[in-house]
Amino acid sequence: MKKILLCGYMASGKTTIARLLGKASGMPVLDLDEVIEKKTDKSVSRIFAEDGEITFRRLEHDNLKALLENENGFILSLGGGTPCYANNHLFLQQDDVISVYLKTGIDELVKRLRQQGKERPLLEKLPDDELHEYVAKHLFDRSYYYHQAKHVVVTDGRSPEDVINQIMSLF
Ligand SMILES: Nc1ncnc2c1ncn2[C@@H]1O[C@H](COP(=O)(O)OP(=O)(O)OP(=O)(O)O)[C@@H](O)[C@H]1O
Ligand SMILES: O=C(O)C1=C[C@@H](O)[C@@H](O)[C@H](O)C1
Ligand SMILES: [Mg+2]
Repeated sequence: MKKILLCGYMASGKTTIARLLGKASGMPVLDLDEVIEKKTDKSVSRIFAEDGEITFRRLEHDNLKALLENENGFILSLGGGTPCYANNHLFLQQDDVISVYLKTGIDELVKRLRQQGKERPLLEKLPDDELHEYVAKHLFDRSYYYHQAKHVVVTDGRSPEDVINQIMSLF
């Protein structure tokens, strides 16, 4: 059974697309941030604040590894940084994995991040006028890891339905 991993920057659409793919395919949907929150009974923001980012990155790696070893047939939205730490990008290349990078441009990401205003530990202390520059640099740093996914699907200027139809054609 397939293991579908969705990666991409914060607000690229991982959670939205995973849920829609789950509805369309009937496969179970998991979100790595939520898996970690349930396991630790803490929000991601609290883990960052109380235990530090390194503890979060270790939890991220261990939980992803365990899911890939023990579960079968799922759609998993990764955290925004997951492929960029602890050699997690190698999981994207595993034989039993269909990995997709939801590629979204800087302007569109900044627009969605401003609209959503969700709790995001990496962005919370950032003044709004520095957001564009931060995302541009961060995406540049992370791009290598996101591109280790087997498939790249652009989301800019497209509806979520359009994006899921393209992903469904991959499996
Ligand atoms: N083509 C598209 N594909 C996916 N999302 C889209 C698209 N167009 C617009 N959106 C919007 O972009 C937002 C993406 O947010 P979502 O929470 O799914 O991203 P995420 O990658 O899971 O971010 P996070 O870092 O918070 O986990 C949603 O509000 C969604 O409606
Ligand atoms: O981009 C990131 O590094 C993060 C994205 C979120 O999904 C969370 O995993 C956490 O806030 C870190
Ligand atoms: Mg998400």
